[in-house]
Amino acid sequence: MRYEEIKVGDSASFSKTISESDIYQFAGLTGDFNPVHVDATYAETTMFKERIAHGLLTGSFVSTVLGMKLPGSNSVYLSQSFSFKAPVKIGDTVTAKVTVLEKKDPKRILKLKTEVYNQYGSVVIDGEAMVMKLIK
Ligand SMILES: C[C@@H](O)CC(=O)SCCNC(=O)CCNC(=O)[C@H](O)C(C)(C)COP(=O)(O)OP(=O)(O)OC[C@H]1O[C@@H](n2cnc3c(N)ncnc32)[C@H](O)[C@@H]1OP(=O)(O)O
Repeated sequence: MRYEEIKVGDSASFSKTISESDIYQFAGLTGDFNPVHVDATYAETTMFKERIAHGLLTGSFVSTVLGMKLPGSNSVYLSQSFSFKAPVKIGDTVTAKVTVLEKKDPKRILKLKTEVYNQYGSVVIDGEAMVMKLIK
């Protein structure tokens, strides 16, 4: 999508069902083996009662939308805020949604609302991103 074609209010999304394998692969990739993610016996003793996904695993689907859909290829992250509102558990289906809040010409910078919902429509992450489109 060309920068000029993008309008305030445009949105795009990406959905993914979180598997046990996704959580273990993310732990292996990042080295974050926090027991709340990978130790079912420990996780039962927490307020969540079962293992939960890493916050940044769930948040990574915002990057998927930004890089693949809106603003799409040739975009680079400038900043991202995340507020983790509710846990994501194995088998949950999350949807990352990105909405254009503001365009800052002429540097082709976009301010975007970034939210992730679960299958019940509850927000699990909210935040904002600033992204620059490298090519017109
Ligand atoms: C580092 C990694 O290995 C770990 C992870 O990735 S964990 C995965 C990502 N995180 C989560 O999945 C947690 C999601 N959030 C929740 O489940 C809930 O927010 C909560 C259970 C942690 C808290 O919910 P609740 O008990 O309802 O919270 P309260 O509204 O009563 O607030 C308690 C105090 O915490 C403050 N707070 C709550 N949420 C946030 C937030 N997102 N950011 C900043 N602060 C938050 C809240 O203000 C309360 O503080 P206060 O001083 O008592 O007012």
